[in-house]
Amino acid sequence: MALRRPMVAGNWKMNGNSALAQELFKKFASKLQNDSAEVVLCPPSIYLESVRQLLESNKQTLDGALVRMGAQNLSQHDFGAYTGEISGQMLKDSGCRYVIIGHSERRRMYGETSNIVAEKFAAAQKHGLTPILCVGESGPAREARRTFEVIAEELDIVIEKNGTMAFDNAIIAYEPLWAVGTGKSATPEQAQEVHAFIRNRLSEVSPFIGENIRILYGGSVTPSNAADIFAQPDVDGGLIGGASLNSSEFLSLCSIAMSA
Ligand SMILES: O=C[C@H](O)COP(=O)(O)O
Repeated sequence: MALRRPMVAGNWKMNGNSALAQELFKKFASKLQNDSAEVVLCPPSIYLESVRQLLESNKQTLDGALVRMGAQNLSQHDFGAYTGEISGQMLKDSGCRYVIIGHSERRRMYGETSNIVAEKFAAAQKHGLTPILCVGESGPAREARRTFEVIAEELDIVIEKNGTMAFDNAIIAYEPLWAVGTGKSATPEQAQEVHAFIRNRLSEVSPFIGENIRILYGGSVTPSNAADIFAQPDVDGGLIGGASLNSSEFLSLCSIAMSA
C-alpha cells in the first residue's frame, strides 16, 4: 500500500488579500502542528509575495507543519510578448512549489484547450513546479454517462504529450464542474468511483505512478462533508475553493485531512 500524504490546497481564485494570508498563518501557528498532511495556499499572483514572506517569517512557528505555496495558472511560454502572462520560471522565483493547471474556469472562460493544458503541464515541470492538473465532467456529460470518457480524454492528452512518467511529479484534482461553487458536492461514492478510475488508468501504464499519485477532490468541499470524502481510499485530500477563504473552515479541513 502506497503512503500518500493527504493534501489540502486552497484555491482562492480571484478573492482574498494579504489580511487573509496573515489570518491563516496566525491560525496555522497554533493549530497545524504536524506533517501528516500538506497544506498549499494558491492566492492570486499579486499576493504570492505576501504569502512567501509569511512562510519565511513563520518558519519557526510552523515547526513540523508542511505549508507550501502554489499559483493558479501559468503561461505555456517561457518568456516574450505575452502581456499579462506569468511564466513558470517567474512563479518558481516567487517561491511557488505548485501550480494549478487546467482548472475548469480557465478551460471554460479563457479558452484553454486540452492541448494548451498539456503544454502548461510541461512548462510547469520544466521550471521545477509540480502541476495540480484539474479534470472533471460537466453536469450534462454526467447525465449522459460520459464521465469516464471525458476524464480519460482530458488525461490522455496530457499523457500523450508528456508521457505517463511525468505524473511522477504531479497531482491530479478531480473537480466535477457541476460541483464547483454550487454547494452540491459529489457524494463520497461518486468521488471514489472517479478517483479509482483515474488511478487505474495511470496504473495500466505504470503501477508505480498509479499507486503513488495523489488525487484530490474539488467541488463544494466543506467541513461538514470533507471527512466522508477524504476517507475514501482513492481520495488524497481536496482542492478547496469557497471554504479556503474562511480561515476557520480551512483550518478544519486541514485537521480533517490530517486525521483521514
Ligand atoms: O479549485 C477549487 C474548486 O474549483 C472548488 O471550488 P469550491 O470549493 O468553491 O466549489
